[in-house]
Amino acid sequence: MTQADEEGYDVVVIGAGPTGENVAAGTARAGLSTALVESELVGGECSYWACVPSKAMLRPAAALAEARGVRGARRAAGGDLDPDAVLARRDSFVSGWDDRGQADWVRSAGIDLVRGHGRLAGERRVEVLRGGDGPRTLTARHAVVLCTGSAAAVPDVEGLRGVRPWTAREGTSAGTPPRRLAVLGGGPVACEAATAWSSLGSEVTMLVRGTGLLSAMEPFAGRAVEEALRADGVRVRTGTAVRRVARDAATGFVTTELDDGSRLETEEFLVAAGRLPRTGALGLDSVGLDPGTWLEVDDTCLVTGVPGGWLYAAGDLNHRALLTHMGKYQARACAAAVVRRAEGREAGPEPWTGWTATADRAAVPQVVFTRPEVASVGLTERRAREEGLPVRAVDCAVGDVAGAALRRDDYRGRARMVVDTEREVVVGCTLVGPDVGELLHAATIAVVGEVPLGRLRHAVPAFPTVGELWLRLLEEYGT
Ligand SMILES: Cc1cc2nc3c(=O)[nH]c(=O)nc-3n(C[C@H](O)[C@H](O)[C@H](O)COP(=O)(O)OP(=O)(O)OC[C@H]3O[C@@H](n4cnc5c(N)ncnc54)[C@H](O)[C@@H]3O)c2cc1C
Ligand SMILES: NC(=O)c1ccc[n+]([C@@H]2O[C@H](COP(=O)([O-])OP(=O)(O)OC[C@H]3O[C@@H](n4cnc5c(N)ncnc54)[C@H](O)[C@@H]3O)[C@@H](O)[C@H]2O)c1
Repeated sequence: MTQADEEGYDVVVIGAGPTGENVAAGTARAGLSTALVESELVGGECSYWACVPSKAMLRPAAALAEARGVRGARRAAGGDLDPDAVLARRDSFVSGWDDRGQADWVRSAGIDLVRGHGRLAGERRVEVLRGGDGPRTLTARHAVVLCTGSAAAVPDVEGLRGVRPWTAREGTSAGTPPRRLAVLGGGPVACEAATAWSSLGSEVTMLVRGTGLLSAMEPFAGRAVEEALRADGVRVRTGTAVRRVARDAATGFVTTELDDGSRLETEEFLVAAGRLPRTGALGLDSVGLDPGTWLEVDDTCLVTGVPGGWLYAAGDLNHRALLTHMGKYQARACAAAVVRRAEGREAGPEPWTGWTATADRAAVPQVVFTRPEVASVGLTERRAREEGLPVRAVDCAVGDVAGAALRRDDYRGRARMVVDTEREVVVGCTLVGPDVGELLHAATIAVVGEVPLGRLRHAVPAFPTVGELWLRLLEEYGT
């Protein structure tokens, strides 16, 4: 291929998940010519095999539980979930795994969509492999932005790969609930999958190597989710390791042998043991980086260790916060940095600017859509202490708040606010209870805004809403 065959753009983005789409939209909106390279479906993991289908699968059981928790409505909500209808509704949210709608949106945003596998081919050059068609080479005047996301990690357990385990992909796209399902892991993917599939009739056994679920969060969150899963009939086996796994050729069943010698037989085995970066076949070696590693970036998402200031990485693959909303936040910062630098303006690392993803380090909000939901932002009490902050944690029972009791007769929940006692600001908050995800943004604003507690007491929650939990927390702290 000669130089003349190369197509020049201002910006080339590889990976059209939520992060890549938002980077490309930001640079195109600013008038920079932008190519967006995608090898599978435009919209990425989030739209087709992660956030969207999993939440679509979880919502019907949550709606039913809500109605059943209210006397007067309970009898009307006495029927069973309809698994076929639940899965059909999920399928409509993923458009039957057809990305034409999102691809049309990309084009309408003035972005050139290039289908194929993108990989770096030296400085500012991206080669796109396109199956039967010949490769295309794209060059970038200002920036190449890598947004290729992550894929499920499959641990090195004897026999595991051979049983063709489900990963989150199958766990969010399977068409029929397996009668019995083993789930390896105790993080958000495992907890949400166990909640969803058990609500659809699967007999679920969770295999957790740690002492509890959701171990990155406040301990009471994992305990509440575990208790609820058990009450729903899920078997939660903590402190366990899988010795080997095998699928019987005749029955098709998977036998799992645990370290205590016990065995488990299931139709399917879901691996939810974390993620790996999709950087293995990305040509990183052509620019002096190690293939298959997470990419280290600064707060503008510029990859460290690559001279010339042209290579960026945003979203899951920089391992800062593996969440869609944080990938999109990084995308906005990254696009702004690229645009400023293209215009010859400074885009320094100072915090809280439009081109720095400062919240990655200070205030990452997350909602785990189990029943009860778990919502958190900022630091847990333990993390805050590990970071040497002088903190005090105060708790309240959310069910005691009038708005919660009115909302559901069976409302049970707990909230924790972690306060930096020197600055008297909230550095972390965790909420557990039905629908608490909708309450999280107030906490995020308190943490990001570093609102002094003395001022926070003037933020009056409306009566009778669940948001009155803030009054209880502030009273408990003694402001
Ligand atoms: C089951 C599950 C549920 C989740 N639920 C939530 C949730 O409720 N909320 C939340 O915030 N987060 C959730 N997450 C996390 C969320 O899915 C990710 O953080 C998010 O998808 C990351 O976005 P991304 O754009 O960085 O990567 P991705 O969404 O993974 O997109 C990357 C894109 O790059 C493409 N690509 C990869 N390599 C190449 C290449 N060489 N050339 C061209 N294209 C390439 C891929 O095909 C893909 O389309 C969940 C994750 C899982 C597994
Ligand atoms: N609602 C949400 O926000 C949501 C939902 C799902 C996923 N996600 C994000 O997606 C990412 C992936 O989630 P995840 O739950 O897969 O990862 P995770 O890293 O949060 O949890 C992985 C779990 O697997 C276990 N594990 C790891 N290796 C193991 C091994 N060899 N043997 C046994 N157990 C092992 C860990 O102990 C842990 O319990 C996370 O960053 C998560 O935040 C978010």
